[in-house]
Amino acid sequence: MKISVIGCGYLGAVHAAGMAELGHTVVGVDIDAQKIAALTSGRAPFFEPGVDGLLQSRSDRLRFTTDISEVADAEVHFIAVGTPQAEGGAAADMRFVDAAFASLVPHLRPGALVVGKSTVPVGTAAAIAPQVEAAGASLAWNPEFLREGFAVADTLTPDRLVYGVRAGDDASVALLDRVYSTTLASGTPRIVTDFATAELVKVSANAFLATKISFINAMAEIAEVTGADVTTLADAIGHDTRIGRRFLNAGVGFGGGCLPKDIRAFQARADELGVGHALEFLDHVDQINQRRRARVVELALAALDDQGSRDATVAVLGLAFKPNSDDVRDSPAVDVAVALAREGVRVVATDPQAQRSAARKAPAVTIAPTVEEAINAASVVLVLTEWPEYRDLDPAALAPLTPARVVIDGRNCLDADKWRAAGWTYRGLGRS
Ligand SMILES: NC(=O)C1=CN([C@@H]2O[C@H](COP(=O)(O)OP(=O)(O)OC[C@H]3O[C@@H](n4cnc5c(N)ncnc54)[C@H](O)[C@@H]3O)[C@@H](O)[C@H]2O)C=CC1
Ligand SMILES: O=C(O)[C@H]1O[C@H](OP(=O)(O)OP(=O)(O)OC[C@H]2O[C@@H](n3ccc(=O)[nH]c3=O)[C@H](O)[C@@H]2O)[C@H](O)[C@@H](O)[C@@H]1O
Repeated sequence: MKISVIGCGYLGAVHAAGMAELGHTVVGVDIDAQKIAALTSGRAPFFEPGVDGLLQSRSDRLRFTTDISEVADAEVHFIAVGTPQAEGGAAADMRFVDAAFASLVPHLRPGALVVGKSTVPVGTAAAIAPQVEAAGASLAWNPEFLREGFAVADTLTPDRLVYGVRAGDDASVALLDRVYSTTLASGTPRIVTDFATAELVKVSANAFLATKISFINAMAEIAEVTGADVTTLADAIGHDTRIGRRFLNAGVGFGGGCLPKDIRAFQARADELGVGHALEFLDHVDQINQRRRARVVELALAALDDQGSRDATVAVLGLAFKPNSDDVRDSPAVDVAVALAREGVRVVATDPQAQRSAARKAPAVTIAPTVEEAINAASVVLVLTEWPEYRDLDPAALAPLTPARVVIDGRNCLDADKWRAAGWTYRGLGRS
């Protein structure tokens, strides 16, 4: 099948490559000429394991362009443009979605299917459908659940597929089934529903995940004043299969281009719909999350005060919002580093992949190419992204680099006993 993907960022580029891997002929469109040039040369403009391999191995049926008219012969068009938090507000900024539809509609051929993938406020598809239908085409909403760092696997073998369509629009369902025939053949569950439910499935899934993380971080706050250990608590409650252990890792909290902005946009939309009270709890979820960042800053400053001076260096290991990504959008690590720099502390940070993106975002932070250079002579070491290489650090080998030997484990990812045995003062979050 001929497919187009409009918007080739973290989601769209992986989706385009994934669709080519599933056997389709794909054209990816973006307004950013630099991204298109990188993708055309077989390189994703961001770090995501496995994507470059797909871009290169499927180049025979995958191309990228800035010219929207090149999508005209596609049967199915995916919309994957950004829906960031609007500046100065909580709602989603829908300008990119509106512009993408406006540029696509004149090129639609009758019978084509436009499929929204972007995460949008409930009600968006119903509002947009008439302009698509006026061109003799149909609209479906097929939200995406991929995780950065696992984007390729999540695209090729998702946990589920959700199709939001007009009541009785069997033709669109059949087209989507053809798009995902390989995925469906491997037994992936598929839910066919209306536009509103499909849109809500996406934001409620992210709201649930954010709530789960903030729940355990709230327990961490309690653990901190009671001497309890939140990690043991998470293990213990996680054994209950109704609760589950996943997404119960307490630490500096959630960040990224999705969970934070999605819970805020969801609340803003509920307000518009006159049911803001239903999602008031998400405000607390957000506040708990923000408090964890402030807590790490507080712990770092307290550790400096213990050593008698704030005229010192803090080393930050990890800048990406999660491992296996170079994404620093709303990254807790970057936020903490910037907050410390604002307090007059010299912050030297490193990350295996996010050094460049973080340097652009946080010029007040000095970027070091290696862990050793970041830690050298630092009074406090913060671990803020649980990269495997940081989990596996040898505390004994690092100890001579820093006379103070204080480590604050913002992701509870280090082996506390091993660090203490090597002479470090270890401090986790929510751990005695
Ligand atoms: N990043 C992720 O892991 C996931 C993202 N999503 C959702 O997918 C959407 C996209 O997110 P990301 O890929 O992370 O954003 P992104 O910012 O990385 O990519 C968006 C892309 O759209 C392009 N664009 C903007 N206007 C355009 C237009 N009129 N025509 C063509 N291209 C245009 C931008 O240049 C950019 O490359 C958002 O709604 C997000 O919430 C959903 C699931 C996972
Ligand atoms: O809508 C989206 O864009 C995506 O948002 C999240 O995916 P992602 O942002 O890639 O990353 P997650 O693995 O969800 O992690 C989000 C944040 O929560 C943090 N986290 C995660 C798990 C945990 O136990 N504790 C915790 O603090 C991570 O460090 C990270 O900062 C969802 O997991 C995806 O299903 C969704 O498609």
